[in-house]
Amino acid sequence: MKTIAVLPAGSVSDEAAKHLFRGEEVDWKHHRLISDVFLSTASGVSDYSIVPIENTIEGSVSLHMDWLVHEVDLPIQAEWVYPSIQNLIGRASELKDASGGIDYSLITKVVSHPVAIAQCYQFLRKHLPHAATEPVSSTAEGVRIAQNNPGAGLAAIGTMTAAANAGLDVIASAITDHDNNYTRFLLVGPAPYTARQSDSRKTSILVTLPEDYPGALHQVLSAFAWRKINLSRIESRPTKKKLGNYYFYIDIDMALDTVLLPSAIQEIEAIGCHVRILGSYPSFADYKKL
Ligand SMILES: O=C(O)C(=O)C[C@]1(C(=O)O)C=C[C@@H](O)C=C1
Repeated sequence: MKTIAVLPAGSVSDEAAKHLFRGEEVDWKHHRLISDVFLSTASGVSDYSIVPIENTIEGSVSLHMDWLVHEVDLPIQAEWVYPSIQNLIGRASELKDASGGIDYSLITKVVSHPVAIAQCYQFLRKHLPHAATEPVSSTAEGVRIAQNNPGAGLAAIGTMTAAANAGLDVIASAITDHDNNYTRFLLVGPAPYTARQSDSRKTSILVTLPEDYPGALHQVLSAFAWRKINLSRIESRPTKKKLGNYYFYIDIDMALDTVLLPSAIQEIEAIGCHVRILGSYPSFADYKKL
């Protein structure tokens, strides 16, 4: 049986994790903080950690990318995409207006993960412009806080699962700014993931450019371009060592053992770039086919 670290029960991560591992017996280790999710596998307690890395509306989750790159050395073993459906959660009985509808003015604060708050910006602007927002470590944690503070004017943004677990009501459902709101999750850990197969494989690398080398990024990209290797994502993040120094996180639509890719990487190293392989893994773009 695999031991797997993930954010708390009822979080979007937890739903996504249970989808990838459905039908399998898993010893779930739920952690309040994403740092503890990473450290559980880094310290050998868990076999894998599950990490949300990118979202349709909010883009990259920088904190999680930085943990992956700077704080741990855990290879990526799979990626999959899962819908993030957010709901406004609270106690309907505390929020009734005279005609039995919801009186949003009675909600004084909305608690949730900052990424979930950002996904619901238009809804909050329209219905709750007066309410404060408080970022917490996961959507499930926000629901837990709302559950533990009756009568405090609190509402949370989170999943239907979290609302049901906490015995709270869904005040408004599917409140994200766009319907097609998906999150890309990574499975990280020492052992390859083999339970499900995908025709599509990706390789993720981190490229640090040599200093004072004009056109270095152009040369990096051309090593892929002339071999007709498709890149699905390129993102710069600070190295944290010196202001203005960046590394490039690149997702390549190809397995590392495909003939062309090692030679492209060699070419990039030959111009003085440092390349770190973050993983070569199956990719599941359609959760319904997973
Ligand atoms: O808080 C959660 O439910 C999480 O799983 C975390 C997280 C994220 O970090 O992006 C994952 C997906 C959601 O869209 C919002 C938050």
